[in-house]
Amino acid sequence: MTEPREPVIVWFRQDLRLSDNPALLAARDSDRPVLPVFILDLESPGAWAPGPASLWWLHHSLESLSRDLEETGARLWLGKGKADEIIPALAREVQASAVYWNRRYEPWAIARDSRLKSALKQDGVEVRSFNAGLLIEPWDISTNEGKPYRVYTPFWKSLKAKGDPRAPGPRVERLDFYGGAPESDALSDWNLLPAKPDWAGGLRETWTPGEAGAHTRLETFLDERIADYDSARNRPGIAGTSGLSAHLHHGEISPHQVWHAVKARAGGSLSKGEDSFLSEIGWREFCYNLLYHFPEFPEENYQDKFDAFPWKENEDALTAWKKGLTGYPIVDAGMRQLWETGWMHNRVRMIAGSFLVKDLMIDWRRGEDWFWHTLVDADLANNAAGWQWIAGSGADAAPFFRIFNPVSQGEKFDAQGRYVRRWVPEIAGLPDAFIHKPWEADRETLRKAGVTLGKTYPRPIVDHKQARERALEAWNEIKDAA
Ligand SMILES: Cc1cc2nc3c(=O)[nH]c(=O)nc-3n(C[C@H](O)[C@H](O)[C@H](O)COP(=O)(O)OP(=O)(O)OC[C@H]3O[C@@H](n4cnc5c(N)ncnc54)[C@H](O)[C@@H]3O)c2cc1C
Repeated sequence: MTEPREPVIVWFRQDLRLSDNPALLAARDSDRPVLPVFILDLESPGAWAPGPASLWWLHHSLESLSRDLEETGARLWLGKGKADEIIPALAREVQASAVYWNRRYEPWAIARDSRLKSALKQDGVEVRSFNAGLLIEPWDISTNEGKPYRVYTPFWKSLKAKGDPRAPGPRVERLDFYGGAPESDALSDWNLLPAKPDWAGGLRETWTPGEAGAHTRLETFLDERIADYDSARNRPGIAGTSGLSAHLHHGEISPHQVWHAVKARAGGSLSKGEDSFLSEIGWREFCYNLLYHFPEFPEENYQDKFDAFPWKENEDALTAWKKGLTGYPIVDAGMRQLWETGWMHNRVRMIAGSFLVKDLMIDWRRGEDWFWHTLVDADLANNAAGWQWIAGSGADAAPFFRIFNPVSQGEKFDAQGRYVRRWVPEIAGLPDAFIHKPWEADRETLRKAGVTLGKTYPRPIVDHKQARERALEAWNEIKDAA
């Protein structure tokens, strides 16, 4: 008679893939049966539980992961609730000898995982965690003084000086599946998809969540776009970027896979486009580095002097911003792209973010919150760093007094108005000269374009010049504080 073999639980989290998945590989190689598990834990993150757009993505990503696991001979076990309660209970029930997972870096996740680790160890269960999501662990990179980096350029130089990150691991093709787990939840019972109303049509049209979708995106980007990335990445009217952010966030592809795919195509030295693209992957690393070392970053100004900034409460203006009805076409286009597709071009995130924080003087955390709910790539590290960068309150942030002008930004980066016409169709008939400033068009031009300001499209909700002065006055009040 063969001995019953105690399984290894592989706890999937933000690593929803079968290739280059260190925890899964270690379990496969452990010579024990494997039980793959995902827990929908909406309690542990508190205010940072994933928003509706992220949950839409998660549903499809889990469907894809389940299908892929079935091809290896395994089934994904689903449970809902506090992971630090469910995992130990499950481990006891199946008499697991080990639980493996890949690390996360959000403060709430670190706290939960260390609680869980102690509980499992007390039960005599082996626990191993791995790095699957970052090129470098935040504790493995520091300045010459042994301090965390606060400025991107030296951080990136130092990361590159360490040489290529590890090569991606292979795809797991077969698993010795442990079939004795209690009944799993059904994914459909979690109701992660919107029903009434179903607002996800634009998301479905735009994205293919899952590991296969991630690799198709990367291949298409490398084949068609990376050569021009350095210049095209700032033009929202063309598909000039990779669109990989949500895939990276959910761990359907690893930065190691991206890095080595770029390097393999490049051969010897990197082109401008390749170099520039990898440096954006470097920004992602930098943001995680900040989040790890400054865990209050998503909620608190990194620079304390911003605590005294006189933010305005203005719900009407906030609503106009969210709905893409500010009267500034590039801002409105971005906010509508976000609502429709769950994604916004990086250049426009900066313009729309600046408009909220500086023109409307609304606290950056209100913008962070809206992005958190609406982005399919909503990511605690990148979102917080993006907003603090915009607000000027962050580490290595844009200085507050550099205030984006939404008209000249539009004219520079969307010169032919392609982006604005796509997302703000009610002004599409305006000539290029007015597409970023409809209020300057004469009556006849507006009439020909079918635009009635204040009716078919709003007048600007603030005058940028005055708003800029008001913001600078507020900045002058706090700028000399320690
Ligand atoms: C206010 C604001 C909020 C943001 N919120 C998020 C967020 O919640 N999640 C998120 O992934 N990114 C966020 N970003 C960063 C950036 O806008 C997106 O990563 C990028 O637009 C995603 O598109 P892409 O995959 O085509 O990027 P690409 O240009 O193809 O870049 C490749 C990858 O590099 C990383 N990256 C690129 N730019 C940045 C950046 N500035 N900071 C950190 N990582 C970067 C992303 O993982 C991205 O997928 C935010 C930026 C701003 C200004």
